[in-house]
Amino acid sequence: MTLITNVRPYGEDAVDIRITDGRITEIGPGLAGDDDVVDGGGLVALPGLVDLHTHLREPGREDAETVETGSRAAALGGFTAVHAMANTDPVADTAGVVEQVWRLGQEAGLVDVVPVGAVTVGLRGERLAELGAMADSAARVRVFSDDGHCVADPALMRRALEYVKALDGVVAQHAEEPRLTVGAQMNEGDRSARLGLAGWPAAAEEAVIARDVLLAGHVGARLHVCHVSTAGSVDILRWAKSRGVQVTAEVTPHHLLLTDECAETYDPVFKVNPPLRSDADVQALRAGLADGTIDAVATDHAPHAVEDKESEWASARPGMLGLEQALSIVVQTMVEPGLLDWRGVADRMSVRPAAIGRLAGHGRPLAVGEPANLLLLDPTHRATVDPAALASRSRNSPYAGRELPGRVVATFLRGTATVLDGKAQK
Ligand SMILES: NC(=O)N[C@@H](CC(=O)O)C(=O)O
Repeated sequence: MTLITNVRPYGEDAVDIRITDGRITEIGPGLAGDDDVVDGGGLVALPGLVDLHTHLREPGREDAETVETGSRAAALGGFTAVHAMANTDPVADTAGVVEQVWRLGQEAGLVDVVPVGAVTVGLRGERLAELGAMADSAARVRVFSDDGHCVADPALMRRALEYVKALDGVVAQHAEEPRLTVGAQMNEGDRSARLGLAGWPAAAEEAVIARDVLLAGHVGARLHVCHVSTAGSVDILRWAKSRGVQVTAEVTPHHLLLTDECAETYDPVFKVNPPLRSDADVQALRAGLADGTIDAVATDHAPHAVEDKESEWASARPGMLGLEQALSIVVQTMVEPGLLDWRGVADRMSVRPAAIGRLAGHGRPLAVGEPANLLLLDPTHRATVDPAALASRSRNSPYAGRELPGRVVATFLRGTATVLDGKAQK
């Protein structure tokens, strides 16, 4: 048995939490007993975070990340479950590959690794992958995504929605009309013109979201929109939700904080898909997350090897690290300005992502009888991000040198500490 003393669930009154056999068995002030005691030191306790969008790169690019190193980064960020994106090599488009990723996650034992299955064979957007076989596999896939690529063909997207409906699954769409983003390098606007970098127009994202909410409404299936990045996308989602479409959406930490001004440096660490947008977009994304139009924060943690990232802007791969700083960014952009309270953070980073992924045992309240998946946060601690100190195998953090608030002091996965004193336990 473990006793965590003096913690503040959701930032509220201090209590002790007893954990027995992986579950919370008692919550209250002044608990006693001969348990292993963890001094909570008045920290904020939140349910373990759930990421809907993590690139773990295994199989295929173990030089950039592995299931184990990515799991460690996730645990240090306060996560107890992460969805592993399908754009690996080979692509996770069969029961065999998703079971391999799932098994590697179990072996690492730091977070629950939940594989995402590809929508189409090889992410090629031509024919549907074995969605049913992946759903029925040991990996129990419920989220299907060609992320990195858009399911651009509307007839294929419609069929994917019909299939996932029968599986109680969801299509997580990377909304990017490919004909509008050929060669695109950054947000399209005055700045891209001035910097001489080809533009990625907001309309390329918004057109696909508009199309897909109509398709999802027509089919009566669940649609999830990955990494929403524009104010117009938030408006379309708000309209679709008001009409009862079963659509959910995520925003990344980097789109909540950074703008396309970062491209002025020509430092490819700021190159990402979809691109960093304008300040007005950032404000609309924060407002959309605050009012629930955007359901979840998802990291889009995209580790890249040095040779893929440290080149001139146009030839660098898009993507940035996210797992280890996600909660800090949400503290800075949402909690400190008063846009979300701690229950709101738990909702957007744990409850709703778990519900979207149909994940049992995660996203549960901190309450007696629930699985002991939780994190302890020091919200006032401030530290400067040093990429060399990250657990990820890659170094492409856009937050390098930035001082950020919030330190994850401990993470517990079914009652076992995966992080203590800010250090991974394996
Ligand atoms: N989000 C990114 O910038 N990169 C993603 C894939 C992608 O969406 O291009 C990656 O896998 O690296």
